[in-house]
Order: sequence, then structure tokens, then C-alpha cells
Amino acid sequence: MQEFWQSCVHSLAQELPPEQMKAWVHPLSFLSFDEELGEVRVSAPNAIKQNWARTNYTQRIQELASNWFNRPGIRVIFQVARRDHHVSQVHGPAVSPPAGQPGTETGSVAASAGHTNGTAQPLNGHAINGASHVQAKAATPASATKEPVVIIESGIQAPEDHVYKRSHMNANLTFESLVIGKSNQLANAASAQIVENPGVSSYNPFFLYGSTGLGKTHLMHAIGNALFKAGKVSRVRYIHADQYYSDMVKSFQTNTFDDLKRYYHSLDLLLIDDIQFFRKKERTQEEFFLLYETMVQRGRQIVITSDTYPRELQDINNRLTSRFDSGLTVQIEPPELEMRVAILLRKAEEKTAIVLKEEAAFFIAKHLRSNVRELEGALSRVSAYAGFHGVKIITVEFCKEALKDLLSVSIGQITVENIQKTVADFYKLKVQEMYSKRRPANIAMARQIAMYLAKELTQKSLPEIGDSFGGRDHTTVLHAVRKITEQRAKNAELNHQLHVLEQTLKG
Ligand SMILES: Nc1ncnc2c1ncn2[C@@H]1O[C@H](COP(=O)(O)OP(=O)(O)OP(=O)(O)O)[C@@H](O)[C@H]1O
Repeated sequence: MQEFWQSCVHSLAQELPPEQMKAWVHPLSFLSFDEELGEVRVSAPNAIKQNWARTNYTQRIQELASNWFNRPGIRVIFQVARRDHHVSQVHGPAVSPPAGQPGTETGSVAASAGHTNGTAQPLNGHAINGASHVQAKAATPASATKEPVVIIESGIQAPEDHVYKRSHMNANLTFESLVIGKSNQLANAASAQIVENPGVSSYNPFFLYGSTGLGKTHLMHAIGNALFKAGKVSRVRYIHADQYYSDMVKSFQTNTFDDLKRYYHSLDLLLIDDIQFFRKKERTQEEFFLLYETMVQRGRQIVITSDTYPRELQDINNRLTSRFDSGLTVQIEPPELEMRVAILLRKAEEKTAIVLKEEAAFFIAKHLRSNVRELEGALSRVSAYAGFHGVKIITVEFCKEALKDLLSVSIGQITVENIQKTVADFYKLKVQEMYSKRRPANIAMARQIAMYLAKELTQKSLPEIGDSFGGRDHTTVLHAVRKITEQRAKNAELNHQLHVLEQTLKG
């Protein structure tokens, strides 16, 4: 059996960059092959590596296993190694941890994805490279497919002890319950590095930013939970920035400020959410600055979330924003279509009693584009509506009916004219420039941005969009869409401008 794994690792090494092999494949070890069940079990040293392997390598390992064992439909199960697993067990019989132990698997969801071609190494404290694809097909509910399935580990049990309770973390927000796609892959890879080595200066603080409902809070809790579970931290605190401010005010009123300060300065890990809420709160910023300096100097990890990147934070002292920028800053982007479908299918299976057909998930995902919270809202609505009508299997028709109000707003609201006017105002141009043939660089760029937004935010086809821009050909629109998509991925400033435009248009 061990030869199978050696051959498998050898094949992966031909396809993946060496950094990725080192970071993600070599830490895995082969546990067993169960002939009767057609199951390969692979162990990962921790939940993050398990999650990464499951998302990125399942499909490929399944193919390799099917070839090696000469039978189709082999299932690959990644499980977290128990502390007493040793490499010698690789040769032994199937190992399954007892129910309720870390690594126990419950429920099943197909969540395999295509090959990944990125790396996940921190680059001098500022960037993490990586790219992979989440395939919609891969997230089909197990019940609806003959494809091999991957078993998902359940969320962690909230530890009962008061130390965990004092952290204010949510035990359900873990890496296991997070769907990974292009839009959060960098953030996820960076988080994995932090869990591996918390407090290292190149990613302290870890600054996560992006617009609302994209999973920043979820990821922050996942880091906290993983570190707590691994026993790397014990004094942890999750807090919303607004609550931090209120606690400070209260402590001044009740003369307990010194206690509060002592408490925060003794933390191993601070998770502070929505830091933009410190806006104009100067005394809070001052205290936070001192806390920040103490923690970073002692190598204690700080994770911060915000709706924008550090330099763009309004009314926050430069001293603080420059510190925020000194660690690792990573953006979470809105999920792409495939990822939205995967999230809907996963959440429908895990959290509702309905069976969401893939076409129905696709339908919802196509119409609701901006964030995951919105998707969750739509799913709850569909699920409630289904319960009310005694329906279990959810089709496109049923979704149309259940989400009638929601979708009419999302479909009808944004028009190409609206986009042209908003973009022209934003770049201080006349709206006529959107249809004109003039080509100075600033006008051409704004026009391409408007075309890109028209494709993103309306249901219009490329020729229809071309018509609205002074009768331009559909290939011109396609070129604009591709160019802006590419530049958006590379240029943080442009990306930010696009976020502002999108938020403005969506009201
Ligand atoms: N990739 C994902 N996979 C699974 N669930 C997700 C994912 N991203 C977000 N969610 C879920 O979407 C909801 C909103 O996420 P979260 O609260 O973390 O967003 P946020 O970016 O912190 O938003 P805000 O800025 O408004 O606080 C949560 O229920 C979260 O679990």
C-alpha cells in the first residue's frame, strides 16, 4: 500500500510547484486502503492542512487511486492525525478515530476541487501566492451523485471550560465550515501560516479586509479556534471594535480601567473585528496603540478585520494605520459564481432539511452576487418557504417563487445607463464620454470600467452592452471585461475603486 502513496506523491510532484509540495503534500501521510469500502484514508497533521488537501487534492488523488487499484469511484478521506499517530501506522490497518475525538468524521458533502497551481508561502510579510478552482460540480450533494464523496469533519465541540468561554469565540466558525474558492484562497492560506506559527512579525498583525458578509469574521474565528484547539494559545479574546470602545468607556465610568488594560495586555491572541469603528475615537485608538505595541513586541498574534485596507481607513491615526500595514494585509473578494454555488449546496446540505438541486443553486448564485450573508438569507427563505409548503426537493421554479421579491430587486435595479452615469460622476467625466469615440487614456479606461460593471451587474449580453456604449462591437466589450478583470486582480487601487462603484450602484 505504501507504494501507492509513494507513486501518488511522485505524480503530484510532477504537477505542483515544490513549495506547494513542501507546505501541503509532504505533511500528509497515507493511512489505509479499505478494499471492501473502496476508501483511501490519508492523515493530515491539522485541520487546516486537512481542509486544504480536501479542497485541492481530492479529485487528483481519487484519479490516481482509481488507476492504481484499478477500480472506479474510490473515496478519499482526509482526517486529522490523532496525537498518537506515528508514521509507522502508515503500514497498519485502517485507522479511524473514535467518535467525538478530533478527526472524527460526520456527514458527507462532495467538495472536491480541481488541481491547484498556486503556492502558499508568505512573501516577506506582505503577500501570499496561490490560485485554485472550486468547481460547482464538485459540490453536488452526495445523495444526488455517483461521484466519489469526501467526508467533512464536523465543527469543533465548544470546549466547556471557562477559558474558552471568556474568549467570546464562536465554536462553529472553523476552517472546516468554510468553503474555499479563488476569492478567499489567499486569506485562507495566510491563515494557515498563522496557525502554524502565530506571532511571527511578518504576519503580525494579520489584517483582513473586504466588503461586508464575505467571511472575514468567520476566518478570524477559525484562526482562533484552530490555535486554541492546537493548544498554542489560551488567553484569547474576540471582540468587535465597537464593543472594545464601549468596554473602555464603561471601565472609565466604573474606575476599572487598569483591570481592563491588564486583561488585554495579558492576551496571547486578540481578534478584533471591524476596526473601522475606531473612527474618531481618539482615546480608544491611543489605548489600542499601546496594546498593539505590547502584543507585537511579545510575539502575541493580533488579527484585525476591516472594510478597507489600512491606508484607506478614515479618521484613524496614521501611527496606527502604518502599524496595521506592517504585518500581512490580505483581501477577501466577493465569491465567484462557482464558489457561490458551492457555498449554497454545502449550506443547504449541512444546515437545512431541503435538497437543493444544483440548477436551483446555480439560479440563486447567478442572481445574488455580492456576498455570502445574502446567499445565506436567500437559502433560509427558500428553506422556510419549502417547510411551509411541505416541499423537500428544491427546483429552479420553486426558487423563483420563493425569492420573487428579492430577485426582482436584484435583477431590475441596476441599468447600463445607471452604471454609465455613476462611473462618469466618479471619474468626473461627462456621461456623453461613455458613448463617444474619444480615446484619451482616462476616458477609455473609465469606459472600460463601465462596460465591465455592466457585464457584472446586469443581465445584458455583450452585444447589448456594446450597443449602449455608442454602438461598439461585442469584442470591444469582451476586451474591456477581460482587461479590467486582470487589472483588478493586480492593482489594489483599481480594485478599491471598483468596490466603491459596486457598493454605490447596489445602494
Ligand atoms: N467561504 C465561506 N464559506 C462558508 N460560509 C461563509 C463563507 N464566507 C462567509 N460565510 C458565512 O457568511 C456569513 C457572513 O460572514 P462573516 O460574518 O464572516 O462576514 P464579514 O466579512 O465579517 O462581514 P461584516 O464585514 O459585515 O462583519 C457567516 O454566516 C459566514 O459563516
